[in-house]
Amino acid sequence: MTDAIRTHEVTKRYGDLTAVDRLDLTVEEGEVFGFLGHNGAGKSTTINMLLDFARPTEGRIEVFGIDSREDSVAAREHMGVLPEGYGVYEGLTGREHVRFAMESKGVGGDPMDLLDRVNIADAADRKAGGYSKGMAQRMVLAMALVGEPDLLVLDEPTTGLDPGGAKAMREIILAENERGATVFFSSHILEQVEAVADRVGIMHEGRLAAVDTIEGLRETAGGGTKLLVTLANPSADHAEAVAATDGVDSVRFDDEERLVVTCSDAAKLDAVVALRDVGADVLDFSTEESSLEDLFVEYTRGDA
Ligand SMILES: Nc1ncnc2c1ncn2[C@@H]1O[C@H](COP(=O)(O)OP(=O)(O)OP(=O)(O)O)[C@@H](O)[C@H]1O
Repeated sequence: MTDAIRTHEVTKRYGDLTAVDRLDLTVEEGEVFGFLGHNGAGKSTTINMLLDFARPTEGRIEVFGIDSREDSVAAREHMGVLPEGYGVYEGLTGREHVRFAMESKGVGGDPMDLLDRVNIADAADRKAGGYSKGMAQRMVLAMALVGEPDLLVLDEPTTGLDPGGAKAMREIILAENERGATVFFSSHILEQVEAVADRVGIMHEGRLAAVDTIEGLRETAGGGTKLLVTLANPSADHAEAVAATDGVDSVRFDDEERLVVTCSDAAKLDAVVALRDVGADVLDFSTEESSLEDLFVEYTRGDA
Protein backbone atom coordinates (compact mmCIF):
# COMPACT_ATOMS: atom_id res chain seq x y z
CA MET A 1 0.00 0.00 0.00
CA THR A 2 1.30 3.48 -0.82
CA ASP A 3 1.67 5.76 2.17
CA ALA A 4 -0.52 8.86 2.12
CA ILE A 5 2.34 11.05 3.37
CA ARG A 6 5.99 10.26 3.59
CA THR A 7 8.63 12.80 4.54
CA HIS A 8 12.28 11.94 3.98
CA GLU A 9 14.70 13.67 6.34
CA VAL A 10 12.92 16.99 5.88
CA THR A 11 14.57 20.05 7.35
CA LYS A 12 13.40 23.65 7.18
CA ARG A 13 15.63 26.44 8.34
CA TYR A 14 14.78 30.12 8.57
CA GLY A 15 18.18 31.77 8.92
CA ASP A 16 19.66 30.38 12.13
CA LEU A 17 16.39 28.89 13.26
CA THR A 18 15.68 25.25 12.48
CA ALA A 19 11.89 25.05 12.40
CA VAL A 20 11.82 21.39 11.29
CA ASP A 21 14.77 19.11 11.88
CA ARG A 22 15.29 15.95 9.78
CA LEU A 23 11.70 14.86 9.96
CA ASP A 24 10.88 11.31 8.89
CA LEU A 25 7.15 10.93 9.13
CA THR A 26 4.86 8.36 7.56
CA VAL A 27 1.10 8.65 7.50
CA GLU A 28 -0.52 5.49 6.26
CA GLU A 29 -3.40 5.43 3.86
CA GLY A 30 -6.72 5.24 5.70
CA GLU A 31 -5.62 6.48 9.10
CA VAL A 32 -6.51 9.53 11.15
CA PHE A 33 -3.20 11.00 12.22
CA GLY A 34 -2.99 13.69 14.89
CA PHE A 35 0.01 15.98 14.69
CA LEU A 36 0.65 17.43 18.13
CA GLY A 37 2.99 19.99 19.56
CA HIS A 38 3.27 23.23 21.48
CA ASN A 39 3.23 26.59 19.70
CA GLY A 40 6.30 26.88 17.52
CA ALA A 41 7.04 23.13 17.49
CA GLY A 42 7.08 23.04 13.68
CA LYS A 43 3.62 21.72 12.83
CA SER A 44 2.53 24.47 10.43
CA THR A 45 5.92 24.57 8.79
CA THR A 46 5.61 20.84 8.07
CA ILE A 47 2.10 21.26 6.69
CA ASN A 48 3.17 24.21 4.55
CA MET A 49 5.94 22.12 3.02
CA LEU A 50 3.49 19.30 2.41
CA LEU A 51 1.27 21.74 0.50
CA ASP A 52 4.26 23.21 -1.32
CA PHE A 53 3.63 26.62 0.26
CA ALA A 54 7.16 26.43 1.68
CA ARG A 55 10.22 24.71 0.31
CA PRO A 56 12.23 22.26 2.44
CA THR A 57 15.82 23.34 3.00
CA GLU A 58 16.68 19.65 2.77
CA GLY A 59 14.80 16.45 2.16
CA ARG A 60 11.63 15.71 0.25
CA ILE A 61 8.00 14.81 0.76
CA GLU A 62 5.76 12.37 -1.07
CA VAL A 63 1.97 12.39 -1.11
CA PHE A 64 0.63 9.05 -2.32
CA GLY A 65 4.05 8.49 -3.82
CA ILE A 66 4.00 11.81 -5.71
CA ASP A 67 6.79 14.31 -5.01
CA SER A 68 5.15 17.32 -3.39
CA ARG A 69 7.49 19.78 -5.10
CA GLU A 70 8.22 18.28 -8.49
CA ASP A 71 4.61 17.39 -9.11
CA SER A 72 2.79 19.66 -6.71
CA VAL A 73 -0.34 19.96 -8.86
CA ALA A 74 -0.82 16.19 -9.01
CA ALA A 75 -0.13 15.92 -5.27
CA ARG A 76 -2.67 18.65 -4.51
CA GLU A 77 -5.34 16.86 -6.53
CA HIS A 78 -5.42 14.21 -3.80
CA MET A 79 -5.86 16.74 -1.02
CA GLY A 80 -8.53 18.78 0.66
CA VAL A 81 -6.94 21.46 2.78
CA LEU A 82 -7.87 23.62 5.72
CA PRO A 83 -4.77 25.80 5.99
CA GLU A 84 -3.70 27.97 8.89
CA GLY A 85 -4.59 31.59 8.29
CA TYR A 86 -6.75 30.90 5.23
CA GLY A 87 -8.18 33.95 3.52
CA VAL A 88 -11.79 34.42 2.52
CA TYR A 89 -13.09 36.55 -0.32
CA GLU A 90 -15.00 39.14 1.65
CA GLY A 91 -17.42 39.96 -1.17
CA LEU A 92 -18.37 36.38 -2.02
CA THR A 93 -21.02 34.36 -0.23
CA GLY A 94 -20.45 30.97 1.35
CA ARG A 95 -22.30 29.31 -1.50
CA GLU A 96 -20.07 31.10 -4.03
CA HIS A 97 -16.94 30.03 -2.18
CA VAL A 98 -17.93 26.38 -2.28
CA ARG A 99 -19.08 26.63 -5.89
CA PHE A 100 -15.70 28.17 -6.74
CA ALA A 101 -13.91 25.26 -5.03
CA MET A 102 -16.07 22.82 -7.00
CA GLU A 103 -15.31 24.51 -10.30
CA SER A 104 -11.58 24.59 -9.54
CA LYS A 105 -11.63 20.87 -8.84
CA GLY A 106 -13.96 20.12 -11.77
CA VAL A 107 -16.54 18.60 -9.44
CA GLY A 108 -20.31 18.82 -9.91
CA GLY A 109 -23.01 18.91 -7.24
CA ASP A 110 -24.83 21.34 -5.01
CA PRO A 111 -22.74 23.58 -2.72
CA MET A 112 -25.63 23.52 -0.26
CA ASP A 113 -25.00 19.85 0.57
CA LEU A 114 -21.57 20.73 1.91
CA LEU A 115 -22.67 23.93 3.63
CA ASP A 116 -25.36 21.87 5.29
CA ARG A 117 -22.80 19.35 6.49
CA VAL A 118 -20.76 22.05 8.21
CA ASN A 119 -23.91 23.66 9.58
CA ILE A 120 -23.85 27.05 7.91
CA ALA A 121 -26.57 26.46 5.31
CA ASP A 122 -28.55 29.32 6.90
CA ALA A 123 -25.77 31.75 6.03
CA ALA A 124 -25.08 30.38 2.53
CA ASP A 125 -26.12 33.61 0.82
CA ARG A 126 -24.42 36.03 3.18
CA LYS A 127 -21.10 37.54 2.23
CA ALA A 128 -18.20 35.71 3.90
CA GLY A 129 -16.70 39.06 4.95
CA GLY A 130 -19.48 39.24 7.54
CA TYR A 131 -18.97 35.71 8.88
CA SER A 132 -17.69 35.10 12.38
CA LYS A 133 -14.33 33.36 12.69
CA GLY A 134 -16.01 30.02 13.42
CA MET A 135 -18.35 30.39 10.44
CA ALA A 136 -15.47 31.19 8.11
CA GLN A 137 -13.65 28.15 9.47
CA ARG A 138 -16.65 25.94 8.73
CA MET A 139 -16.92 27.37 5.22
CA VAL A 140 -13.27 26.64 4.49
CA LEU A 141 -13.81 23.12 5.79
CA ALA A 142 -16.72 22.73 3.35
CA MET A 143 -14.34 23.80 0.57
CA ALA A 144 -11.79 21.22 1.77
CA LEU A 145 -14.41 18.48 1.55
CA VAL A 146 -15.19 19.21 -2.11
CA GLY A 147 -14.64 16.23 -4.39
CA GLU A 148 -14.14 13.64 -1.63
CA PRO A 149 -10.36 14.07 -1.35
CA ASP A 150 -8.16 11.06 -0.56
CA LEU A 151 -6.27 13.08 2.03
CA LEU A 152 -7.62 15.81 4.28
CA VAL A 153 -4.96 18.12 5.70
CA LEU A 154 -6.34 20.24 8.51
CA ASP A 155 -4.17 22.77 10.33
CA GLU A 156 -5.62 23.42 13.79
CA PRO A 157 -9.15 22.70 12.57
CA THR A 158 -10.91 23.42 15.86
CA THR A 159 -9.38 26.84 16.46
CA GLY A 160 -12.12 29.42 16.67
CA LEU A 161 -14.92 26.87 16.91
CA ASP A 162 -17.39 26.76 19.77
CA PRO A 163 -17.85 23.40 21.58
CA GLY A 164 -20.64 22.42 19.21
CA GLY A 165 -18.44 23.26 16.24
CA ALA A 166 -15.53 21.29 17.65
CA LYS A 167 -17.78 18.26 18.12
CA ALA A 168 -19.10 18.61 14.56
CA MET A 169 -15.50 18.80 13.34
CA ARG A 170 -14.68 15.52 15.09
CA GLU A 171 -17.73 13.89 13.55
CA ILE A 172 -16.77 15.10 10.09
CA ILE A 173 -13.21 13.79 10.52
CA LEU A 174 -14.56 10.37 11.49
CA ALA A 175 -17.15 10.33 8.70
CA GLU A 176 -14.55 11.28 6.09
CA ASN A 177 -12.27 8.56 7.41
CA GLU A 178 -15.15 6.08 7.24
CA ARG A 179 -15.60 6.94 3.55
CA GLY A 180 -11.93 6.07 3.04
CA ALA A 181 -10.10 9.38 3.41
CA THR A 182 -6.81 9.67 5.24
CA VAL A 183 -6.91 12.56 7.70
CA PHE A 184 -3.83 14.46 8.85
CA PHE A 185 -4.57 17.20 11.35
CA SER A 186 -2.55 19.33 13.70
CA SER A 187 -3.64 20.45 17.11
CA HIS A 188 -2.50 21.43 20.53
CA ILE A 189 -5.86 20.51 21.98
CA LEU A 190 -5.13 17.08 23.29
CA GLU A 191 -8.67 15.89 23.86
CA GLN A 192 -9.48 16.55 20.23
CA VAL A 193 -6.66 14.36 19.11
CA GLU A 194 -7.33 11.63 21.62
CA ALA A 195 -10.97 11.45 20.52
CA VAL A 196 -10.34 10.76 16.85
CA ALA A 197 -6.73 9.86 16.03
CA ASP A 198 -5.55 6.33 15.24
CA ARG A 199 -1.97 7.48 15.70
CA VAL A 200 -0.32 10.63 16.91
CA GLY A 201 3.01 12.25 16.27
CA ILE A 202 4.35 14.63 18.88
CA MET A 203 6.55 17.42 17.54
CA HIS A 204 8.95 19.08 19.92
CA GLU A 205 11.38 21.78 18.84
CA GLY A 206 11.24 20.73 15.20
CA ARG A 207 11.74 17.05 15.82
CA LEU A 208 9.36 14.16 16.07
CA ALA A 209 9.60 13.30 19.77
CA ALA A 210 7.26 10.31 19.50
CA VAL A 211 4.95 8.64 17.05
CA ASP A 212 2.63 5.81 17.95
CA THR A 213 -0.91 4.85 18.75
CA ILE A 214 -2.17 6.44 21.93
CA GLU A 215 -2.09 3.01 23.54
CA GLY A 216 1.48 2.51 22.36
CA LEU A 217 2.54 5.87 23.76
CA ARG A 218 1.01 4.94 27.08
CA GLU A 219 3.01 1.74 27.19
CA THR A 220 6.26 3.42 26.17
CA ALA A 221 5.78 6.19 28.69
CA GLY A 222 5.43 3.51 31.38
CA GLY A 223 3.33 4.21 34.44
CA GLY A 224 0.22 3.37 32.46
CA THR A 225 -1.98 3.78 35.50
CA LYS A 226 -2.81 6.73 37.63
CA LEU A 227 -4.01 6.07 41.14
CA LEU A 228 -5.93 8.76 43.02
CA VAL A 229 -6.01 8.30 46.78
CA THR A 230 -8.05 10.40 49.20
CA LEU A 231 -6.61 10.39 52.70
CA ALA A 232 -8.16 11.64 55.93
CA ASN A 233 -4.73 12.74 57.17
CA PRO A 234 -2.52 13.49 54.12
CA SER A 235 1.15 14.02 54.93
CA ALA A 236 4.57 14.01 53.26
CA ASP A 237 5.39 10.73 55.04
CA HIS A 238 2.58 9.04 53.20
CA ALA A 239 3.84 10.29 49.86
CA GLU A 240 7.33 9.06 50.70
CA ALA A 241 6.09 5.61 51.66
CA VAL A 242 4.31 5.28 48.32
CA ALA A 243 7.30 6.62 46.38
CA ALA A 244 9.46 3.88 47.93
CA THR A 245 7.15 1.13 46.65
CA ASP A 246 8.39 -1.01 43.74
CA GLY A 247 6.72 -0.13 40.43
CA VAL A 248 5.78 3.43 41.46
CA ASP A 249 7.03 6.11 39.04
CA SER A 250 5.82 9.32 40.61
CA VAL A 251 3.83 10.64 43.56
CA ARG A 252 2.38 14.08 44.15
CA PHE A 253 -0.54 15.80 45.85
CA ASP A 254 -3.13 17.47 43.62
CA ASP A 255 -5.14 20.63 44.40
CA GLU A 256 -7.63 18.65 46.43
CA GLU A 257 -4.85 17.07 48.50
CA ARG A 258 -5.43 13.74 46.84
CA LEU A 259 -2.34 11.66 46.35
CA VAL A 260 -1.73 11.14 42.62
CA VAL A 261 0.41 8.09 41.97
CA THR A 262 1.60 6.90 38.56
CA CYS A 263 2.62 3.29 38.63
CA SER A 264 2.53 -0.04 36.87
CA ASP A 265 -0.73 -1.93 37.05
CA ALA A 266 0.78 -4.47 39.41
CA ALA A 267 1.92 -1.82 41.91
CA LYS A 268 -1.49 -0.31 42.57
CA LEU A 269 -2.42 -2.48 45.52
CA ASP A 270 1.11 -2.42 46.92
CA ALA A 271 0.89 1.36 47.02
CA VAL A 272 -2.34 1.28 48.98
CA VAL A 273 -0.94 -1.35 51.35
CA ALA A 274 2.18 0.79 51.88
CA LEU A 275 -0.07 3.70 52.85
CA ARG A 276 -1.93 1.64 55.42
CA ASP A 277 1.40 0.39 56.82
CA VAL A 278 2.48 3.95 57.64
CA GLY A 279 -0.82 4.78 59.30
CA ALA A 280 -2.56 6.58 56.47
CA ASP A 281 -6.33 6.64 56.72
CA VAL A 282 -7.45 5.84 53.17
CA LEU A 283 -10.95 7.19 52.59
CA ASP A 284 -11.19 6.42 48.93
CA PHE A 285 -9.14 5.43 45.94
CA SER A 286 -9.73 5.18 42.24
CA THR A 287 -7.65 4.53 39.15
CA GLU A 288 -7.47 6.27 35.81
CA GLU A 289 -5.55 5.54 32.65
CA SER A 290 -2.92 8.16 32.08
CA SER A 291 -4.36 10.65 29.61
CA LEU A 292 -2.74 11.82 26.44
CA GLU A 293 -2.13 15.04 28.30
CA ASP A 294 0.11 13.22 30.80
CA LEU A 295 2.01 11.68 27.90
CA PHE A 296 2.30 14.96 26.07
CA VAL A 297 3.84 16.56 29.16
CA GLU A 298 6.20 13.62 29.46
CA TYR A 299 7.37 13.82 25.82
CA THR A 300 7.79 17.58 25.74
CA ARG A 301 9.37 18.06 29.13
CA GLY A 302 11.78 20.94 29.23
CA ASP A 303 9.51 23.13 27.14
CA ALA A 304 8.58 26.53 28.52
N1 LIG B 1 8.26 32.33 7.57
C1 LIG B 1 8.97 32.18 8.67
N2 LIG B 1 10.07 32.90 8.91
C2 LIG B 1 10.82 32.76 10.02
N3 LIG B 1 10.54 31.88 11.00
C3 LIG B 1 9.44 31.12 10.84
C4 LIG B 1 8.60 31.21 9.69
N4 LIG B 1 7.60 30.32 9.81
C5 LIG B 1 7.78 29.68 11.00
N5 LIG B 1 8.89 30.15 11.61
C6 LIG B 1 9.43 29.70 12.90
O1 LIG B 1 9.51 28.29 12.87
C7 LIG B 1 9.17 27.72 14.14
C8 LIG B 1 8.06 26.70 13.94
O2 LIG B 1 6.85 27.39 13.65
P1 LIG B 1 5.50 26.68 13.23
O3 LIG B 1 4.54 27.73 12.79
O4 LIG B 1 5.77 25.58 12.29
O5 LIG B 1 5.03 26.05 14.61
P2 LIG B 1 3.66 25.36 14.98
O6 LIG B 1 4.03 24.07 15.62
O7 LIG B 1 2.76 25.31 13.82
O8 LIG B 1 3.11 26.35 16.07
P3 LIG B 1 1.63 26.93 16.32
O9 LIG B 1 0.93 25.89 17.15
O10 LIG B 1 1.92 28.15 17.10
O11 LIG B 1 0.99 27.19 15.00
C9 LIG B 1 8.82 28.88 15.03
O12 LIG B 1 9.94 29.20 15.81
C10 LIG B 1 8.48 29.99 14.07
O13 LIG B 1 8.76 31.24 14.63
